[in-house]
Amino acid sequence: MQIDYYSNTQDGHPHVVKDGHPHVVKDCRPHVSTRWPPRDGLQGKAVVDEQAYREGKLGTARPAGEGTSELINKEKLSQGRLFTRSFEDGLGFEYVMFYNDAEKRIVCVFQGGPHLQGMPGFFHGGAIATMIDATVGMNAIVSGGIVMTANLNINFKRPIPLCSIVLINSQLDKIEGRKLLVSCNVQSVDEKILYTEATSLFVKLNPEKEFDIKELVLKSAPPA
Ligand SMILES: CCCCCCCCCCCCCC(=O)SCCNC(=O)CCNC(=O)[C@H](O)C(C)(C)COP(=O)(O)OP(=O)(O)OC[C@H]1O[C@@H](n2cnc3c(N)ncnc32)[C@H](O)[C@@H]1OP(=O)(O)O
Repeated sequence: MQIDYYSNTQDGHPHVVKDGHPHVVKDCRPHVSTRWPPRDGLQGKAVVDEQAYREGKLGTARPAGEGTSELINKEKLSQGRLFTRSFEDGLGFEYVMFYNDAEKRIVCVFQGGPHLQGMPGFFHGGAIATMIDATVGMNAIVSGGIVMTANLNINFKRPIPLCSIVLINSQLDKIEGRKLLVSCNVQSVDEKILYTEATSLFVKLNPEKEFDIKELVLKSAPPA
């Protein structure tokens, strides 16, 4: 995709302009809200036990009612934010994604802010990995439903200058049962520089284990 230019609109989010028009295949950014989980849930499918989440029971090492951890966790969980949307405007992750349903691919236009610095003048590799995970993850979610990253392999080929705009081109390669294989590359806007390549495996959450996430959170919480 050839981008003419990129702009920040009044809502502070990036938009791509091509041929003088905002270029939108389908903006698949349902997570513009910084609240997590989103109020309306994930297209009607619950990822976590929302009631338990609201009651602050997720993340507690003990059943609610035992000790003070319940209150602390309630407060902390109410501050939950989507990582990539938790920076002040312009300082962290600024991006928009365009989803092509027929081709099962996503183009993400990403401009990281100065707070994503690693080596002076360049993006931190973890920030790049985060945006890659968010993009291939969204590709897997819109293609297959509720999934989690099982594996992510990244080849960092060139450092990415801080605050530059890059394209993340993601493609669903294969679905094998519950497994979705998604690959992507990160390129300069003129597509002349290949910065990064990645492959990933996403696994659809087993419907028989619908509270897997809750169990995982409970197990991984530090002792109260
Ligand atoms: C719409 C609003 C959206 C808002 C949200 C926006 C978010 C933006 C997007 C952000 C996105 C961010 C997303 C994030 O950051 S997600 C956060 C990072 N990921 C995790 O924390 C996941 C932790 N892992 C797990 O929970 C489990 O292991 C999962 C759920 C992944 C699988 O456990 P489960 O018990 O369900 O499955 P299974 O063990 O029966 O395995 C099933 C099959 O998979 C194969 N397998 C499994 N693991 C691996 C592996 N590592 N390499 C190769 N293969 C692997 C396995 O061999 C088997 O294959 P087969 O024998 O059937 O052939």
